[in-house]
Amino acid sequence: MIRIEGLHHQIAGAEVLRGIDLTLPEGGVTALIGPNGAGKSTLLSLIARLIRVQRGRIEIGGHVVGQTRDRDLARVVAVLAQGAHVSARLRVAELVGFGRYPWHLGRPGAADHAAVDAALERFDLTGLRHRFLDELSGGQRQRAFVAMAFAQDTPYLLLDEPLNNLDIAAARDLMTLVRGLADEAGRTVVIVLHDINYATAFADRLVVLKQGQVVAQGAPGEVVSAPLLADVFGTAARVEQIDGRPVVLV
Ligand SMILES: Nc1ncnc2c1ncn2[C@@H]1O[C@H](COP(=O)(O)OP(=O)(O)OP(=O)(O)O)[C@@H](O)[C@H]1O
Repeated sequence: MIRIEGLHHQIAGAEVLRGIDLTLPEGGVTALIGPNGAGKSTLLSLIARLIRVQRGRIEIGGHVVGQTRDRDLARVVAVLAQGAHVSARLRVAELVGFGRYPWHLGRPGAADHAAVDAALERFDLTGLRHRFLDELSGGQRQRAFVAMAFAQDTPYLLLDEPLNNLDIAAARDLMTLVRGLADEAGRTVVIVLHDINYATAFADRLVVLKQGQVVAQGAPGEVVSAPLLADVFGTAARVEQIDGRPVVLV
């Protein structure tokens, strides 16, 4: 479970998060949605202890962020930050191998190699394991980054907009794999998504942020509506029900 209480955050004097209280149950996929600048990445970065908690409390899997050693938290939560960059002259298997660091602390053993092989297999990267990252398509590269986070073997996975720049096939493939992480591998996934239709199609629950506050949360069918889009995004998009779920017509 992720439990967030009274979370406030300021950047350069501006209040970016304004009193977040949020409980996310174990398992499943939760999508954070909301307009640009709403605070989604900041919230994810705070949960992932990439930035320091200023005010409030975050607990993840029973560990309080800020009071737990980094190396212990690294076995609980893996994060793929927005626009993650590493050296292009890195091979796929080496990148995925980075995910094992919290377990082997620099001395990988047989279990780590097996975990890397399993991650490559799950993300359909086995045949590409010796390729350099700059020899991959955007979709393959994103799969490699998510595979690295998966290889970290943590119960919680935080992914910040992994669909950026992906075409429809690559985006659907990646979201299907992410869905599998929850359904088959039992991981709890929190993912920032800009495309609401991907969020409603693949997430179990949505958390909607606007100006640093949670303004709605629940199952996609309970949350996504034309009035919500008008209020949160300031746009008059239509919402239709197709196959029992809301679809935003753009
Ligand atoms: N390093 C920074 N310096 C100054 N302001 C920042 C910094 N990082 C974030 N902000 C501001 O904090 C607010 C929240 O940003 P954040 O990236 O968390 O929003 P977001 O919902 O993830 O947005 P997006 O959808 O555009 O990625 C924005 O107003 C942003 O300009």
